[in-house]
Amino acid sequence: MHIPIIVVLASGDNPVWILLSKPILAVFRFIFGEIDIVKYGKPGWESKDKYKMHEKLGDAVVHVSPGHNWLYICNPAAVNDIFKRKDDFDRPPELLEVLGVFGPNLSTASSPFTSGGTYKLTKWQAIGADWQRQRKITSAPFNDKNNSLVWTETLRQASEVLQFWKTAKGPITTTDIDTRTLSLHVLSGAGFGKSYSFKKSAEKAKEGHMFNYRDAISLILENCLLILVLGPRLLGKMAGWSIFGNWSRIGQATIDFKDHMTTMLIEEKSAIATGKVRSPTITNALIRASEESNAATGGGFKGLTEDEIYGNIFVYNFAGHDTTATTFNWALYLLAAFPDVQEWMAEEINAVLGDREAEDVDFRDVFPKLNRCLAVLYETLRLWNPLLGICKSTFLIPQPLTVGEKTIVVPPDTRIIPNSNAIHTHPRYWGEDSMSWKPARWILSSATSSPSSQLNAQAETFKTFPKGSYIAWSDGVRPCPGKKFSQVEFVAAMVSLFRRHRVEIVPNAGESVLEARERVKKVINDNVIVLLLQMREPKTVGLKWVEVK
Ligand code: HEM
Repeated sequence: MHIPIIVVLASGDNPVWILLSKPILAVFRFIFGEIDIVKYGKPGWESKDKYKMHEKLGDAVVHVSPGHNWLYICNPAAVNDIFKRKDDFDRPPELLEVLGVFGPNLSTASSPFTSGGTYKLTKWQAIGADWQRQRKITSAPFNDKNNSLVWTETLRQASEVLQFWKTAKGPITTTDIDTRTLSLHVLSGAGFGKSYSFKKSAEKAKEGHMFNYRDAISLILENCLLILVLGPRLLGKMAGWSIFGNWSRIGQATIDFKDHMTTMLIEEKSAIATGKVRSPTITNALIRASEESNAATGGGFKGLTEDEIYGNIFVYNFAGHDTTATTFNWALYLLAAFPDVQEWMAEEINAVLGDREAEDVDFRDVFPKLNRCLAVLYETLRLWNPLLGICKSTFLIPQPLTVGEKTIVVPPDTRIIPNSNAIHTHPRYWGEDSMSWKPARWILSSATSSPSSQLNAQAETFKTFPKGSYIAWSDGVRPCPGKKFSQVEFVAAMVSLFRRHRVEIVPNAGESVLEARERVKKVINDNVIVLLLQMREPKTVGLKWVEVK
């Protein structure tokens, strides 16, 4: 390829390496210091390194390992090209194959394994139709009807969380847990028609179940790694056997979750048969779209099988929960550390809502005007993205790729990483302050305002950057289907939380307010990979919510 090479000890997707890398790298570090093998071998190095590797070596750098070679790209035009050429570059199916635990789904759709072929022998392009069918049906639920539900459900949930925080005795150190509950409840309510109250954390399960829907999916998502490794079938067999301890509970959760999904399916099918219109949740719309596709084809199967419906319900929960929850967590800590940004955002919320309550407005009317709230989300994800990177592959065929002035030929079976951590922070695309968290960079204003004048939210628009330079939700042919869902959820939460309240850091004993802010910035920058990237020690920060008079 004639590009810079860095040699690493193992392929980043090797599970044995993921387990053993820490002690092995500690030995190498002890003997050789922070050499490349150590620096770039550590899982999650991308989030620390940001654009440094590319600044030193160029826009295309390859990590060579005894397993796969990983080609890192930090060039918007090249990244855009990769996203557009789905037939040439797509996600390696084996990477997310484990997500098929509850049934085939969008993320495993085009896997040659699931269609009975052998990856090495199968021509990739021939199998894309499976993904296209699932994408068409599973994206149907993501429309304004559902977004409206996301808006109202988030307002309700956020106001309950706020009430809980306001009445907390002492500093709040549970923001990470509470934002997880918030995100889970919005997903359960707007996504799957199961509405819960933040206040009443314990709600009984229906007869015959140990867990209600929320508690079952919550336990499953918390123990995802175990379920992905052992599979729900094996864990299900442990249910009811107390000798298996917590594994027995997790097994029961997988059984109950499947039961809840079956009930949803039966209820929606019966509603369709009797002509009833039900709430526009993801599940209902998914089942409807599937039934309609089948009916429309008059023979050829174009819908989803029952297993695919279960598989997709699981994968949408999996993909939509932690991503949003961890983003909320970073954003709230950042806002606490930057009170001026809270004021700036609240100014917009008040200007857009005026005398109206958020619950009384049509989300389609206000959401497009809440650019500053959206900017807080974009800017948070620019610097702290729960997903380390997006992985594509060339599969069997070498592919030409133009990176800057140069066209390289990427060999078969190469992992290709549009390096979001680097592209999102390179000063070439974001300016000299690229490493600073400044939501205002996303706003274009045509107003000639003076400090005393009222904010004219109409005069502000959302700035777009060149294609390929901002890829938090991926892009091109295979972007995140939950992009708008997460945006509406985030903006609604900001409206509910910051309309009349502000968040503050509770300083430690003897600490000044400014010192406390600096401490929190360090906590925000100290991250670790669990399932996704998240703060290592969020509980060391105490927050408090105060009403604005
Ligand atoms: C801040 C929130 C979110 C971020 C940053 C995010 C980001 C992403 C990214 C980067 C991908 C592409 C991954 C890849 O190609 O390897 C993706 C895929 C996906 N996302 Fe999201 N996402 C978010 C929220 C959501 C939500 C709320 C949902 C569902 C309600 C969702 C559902 C999905 C699904 C199903 C996929 C897989 C698509 C496929 O395989 O074709 N995401 N997301």
